[in-house]
Amino acid sequence: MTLILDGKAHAERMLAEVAAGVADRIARGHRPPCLAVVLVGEDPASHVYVRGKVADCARTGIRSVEHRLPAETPQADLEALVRTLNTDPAVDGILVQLPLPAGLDAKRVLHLLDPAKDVDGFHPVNQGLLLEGLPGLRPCTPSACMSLLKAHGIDPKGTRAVVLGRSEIVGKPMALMLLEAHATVTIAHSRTRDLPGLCREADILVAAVGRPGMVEGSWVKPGAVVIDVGINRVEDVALGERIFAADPARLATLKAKGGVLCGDVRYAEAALVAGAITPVPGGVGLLTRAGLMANTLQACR
Ligand SMILES: Nc1nc(=O)c2c([nH]1)NC[C@@H]1CN(c3ccc(C(=O)N[C@@H](CCC(=O)O)C(=O)O)cc3)C=[N+]21
Ligand SMILES: [Mg+2]
Repeated sequence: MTLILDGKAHAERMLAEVAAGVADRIARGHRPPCLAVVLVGEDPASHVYVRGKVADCARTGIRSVEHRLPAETPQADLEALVRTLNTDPAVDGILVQLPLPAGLDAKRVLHLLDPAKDVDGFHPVNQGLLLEGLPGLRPCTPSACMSLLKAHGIDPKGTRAVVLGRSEIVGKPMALMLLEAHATVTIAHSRTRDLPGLCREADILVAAVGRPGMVEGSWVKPGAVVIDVGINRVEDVALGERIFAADPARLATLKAKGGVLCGDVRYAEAALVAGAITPVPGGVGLLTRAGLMANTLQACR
């Protein structure tokens, strides 16, 4: 029996907790927390994600203010907006939606953020606090994954954990959090030799590479906990035929609709072997949004 780690259900619990925290502040005479969302350009996926985040704000009683800028916005203008938001006492959290359009330097923008308003947890000060094991604003996706494990009574202590992917946003902070929870952690990436063999040693396998269906069922150790952070839209039918061989429903959706979402893990294959697994959609993505709401409340406090 494979346990499905239901991201939607856990996100609902996290959002309810944030909503209670917000209501409590308001009852004590404070204003609601306020999240500023900066969205540059017309990337359709970014618009979908931002819409979701704004909806979560509304649900939890957090005020959201959207700042939409054209794709041709000069770096200096974007930086000026961030400086204004940094000093605006009505703004508690600032989220600059990534990726930024070509020509804009995301690192320079993120380094400019006031670390106390950096609800993504991407600023070097917050990354450094995490490295030292100190409290701070922590990246939403890995902290939500840790919260999901905890909610299901899965304790990383003493386990072998493998994190696939070494991004600043997911892979590296995820590895640090698992280490903090006393797992023995390996970070694997595109240059890792014998990736399947390494993954087969993992009691906890986190996939965060952004390559649809890369992790095959045969890479999963029987009984392992599989956390799939990837959200990929597959439109190529030839690719779909390969990675959805064990997932006829998803392949049918791809053919009928011209595209389908899937994670970095071949869910249908991996679910037969794993002890617990997160689905995509309905897994980590929703938790990331809930984590952002929790961070905004924390930044406000
Ligand atoms: N500054 C910044 N912070 C981010 O946290 C950030 C970002 N930039 N850029 C893009 C990625 C991606 N991301 C997701 C958020 C929600 C879902 C989500 O809600 N997924 C749902 C629905 C998926 C869908 O329908 O597209 C699900 O998995 O069930 C997915 C992905 C946040 N990101
Ligand atoms: Mg990588």
